[in-house]
Amino acid sequence: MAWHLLLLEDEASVREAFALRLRDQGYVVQTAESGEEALGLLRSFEPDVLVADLVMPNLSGLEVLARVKQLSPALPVIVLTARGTVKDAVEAMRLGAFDFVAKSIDMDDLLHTLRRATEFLTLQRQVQLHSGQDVARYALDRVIAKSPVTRSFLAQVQELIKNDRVTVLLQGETGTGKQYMGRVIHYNSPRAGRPCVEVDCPSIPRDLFESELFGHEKGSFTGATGRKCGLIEMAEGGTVFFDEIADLPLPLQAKLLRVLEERTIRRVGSAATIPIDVRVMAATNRNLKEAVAKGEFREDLYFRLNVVTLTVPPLRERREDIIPLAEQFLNRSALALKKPVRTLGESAQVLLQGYHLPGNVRELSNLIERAVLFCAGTTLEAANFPIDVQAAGSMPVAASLDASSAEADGSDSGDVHISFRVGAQSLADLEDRIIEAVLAQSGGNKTLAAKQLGVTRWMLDRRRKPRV
Ligand SMILES: Nc1ncnc2c1ncn2[C@@H]1O[C@H](COP(=O)(O)OP(=O)(O)OP(=O)(O)O)[C@@H](O)[C@H]1O
Repeated sequence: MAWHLLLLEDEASVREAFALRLRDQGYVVQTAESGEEALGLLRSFEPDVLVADLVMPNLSGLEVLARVKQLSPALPVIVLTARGTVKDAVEAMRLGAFDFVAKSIDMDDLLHTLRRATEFLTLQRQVQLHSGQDVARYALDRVIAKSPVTRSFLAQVQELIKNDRVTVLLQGETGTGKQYMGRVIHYNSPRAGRPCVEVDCPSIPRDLFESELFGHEKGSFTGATGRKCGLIEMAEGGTVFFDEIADLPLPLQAKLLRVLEERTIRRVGSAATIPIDVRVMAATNRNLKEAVAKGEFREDLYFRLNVVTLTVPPLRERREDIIPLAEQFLNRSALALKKPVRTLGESAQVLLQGYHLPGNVRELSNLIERAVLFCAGTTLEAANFPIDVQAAGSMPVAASLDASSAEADGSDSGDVHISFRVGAQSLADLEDRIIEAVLAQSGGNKTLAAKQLGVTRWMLDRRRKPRV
């Protein structure tokens, strides 16, 4: 794809020489000799990048930049100058220029900056494309909210969707869906068409954190071979979501606080501040108040983040959501794994309702995926779930057992009652369920279960491996 440039330069000889070289490099170039002409052309020729000379009669490059940022805020503008001062450069960056480049005959700096601008646009378009799909995926009416607890949680979410500048702190146990809810807020808000950049605080190397977040100037540290745009800048107009914010190193906490207070960023190695318009969300499963008390988290940042705190409730407090969520995960997994599983059987429903799900929604999703993988029929039953889950659940699995008879005669044997749905289940399903039920009866003791089933331990293990 050829990138379209609008080159604004008042000196005819420079304009023609630059246009020629840029066309040689594969750019589609439209030229303008004055700011007025460039602003007029922007309406018909929609460039990907505007390259504007700084010093011109009538409208200066900075004045054009200021107007362009009102008309097309997303258009990257590169300001060119032969004799610009630091003051001009700072002003250009403050007005939202993509970069400020010295004019030179070889045009190396300009070509390098154009490459960065087009890389940035490619990335931005990928993010937007991605967000186009996510708007449907995270639509508010697709969020499962059968329980009153989730419904009142969603009422708070709706307020935050409307107020898209408010900083949000999402708290909750692991796997409750903090990140998921963050995306729901972003993709239903007026910011939905702009990027949602997620920063996984524990996984970014400490020494790179600052430049990842704020970007850097060429040569600002060893290895900074070019100028780099930071994650916060990439989210312009959208949302930055800090996952596991408690892991943000203390010196960066101070810098993030400044971003929240001043709504500007400064790239590493640069004196210029760049205005930013992003909503900040942060998530944690730690108690930030305790982290503040231990001196591990800045109190001022905690107060800044804590404008609105949402606590995503654990699944055990919204049990009505378990089955609809499980059904959603079943359909998703069956599709992804190309399995014919269609229904969540009665026994599986009872098991999931009785299981405490310490890992919350993530655990439920993983359990369903595993069970779908191991299910040979079209209905997911309790016996398809791991034995420890069956043991931890309330245990009225499809195969209920008559423990009283075993107790009465003092033997280690008992009856196992299995229901068999003709046409919906296979002999293999039946065998699986007998094995799982006997294992459950033996408290997970495989040697005892193998003895009761009349097979060797090795055969039992082999039989329990997935037949996929
Ligand atoms: N209401 C929901 N509907 C559908 N899927 C959900 C829902 N809530 C969470 N999930 C899914 O559950 C998984 C865990 O959610 P998420 O990663 O948001 O949890 P988290 O609270 O951020 O976890 P952690 O603290 O461990 O990072 C994800 O796959 C997510 O898509």
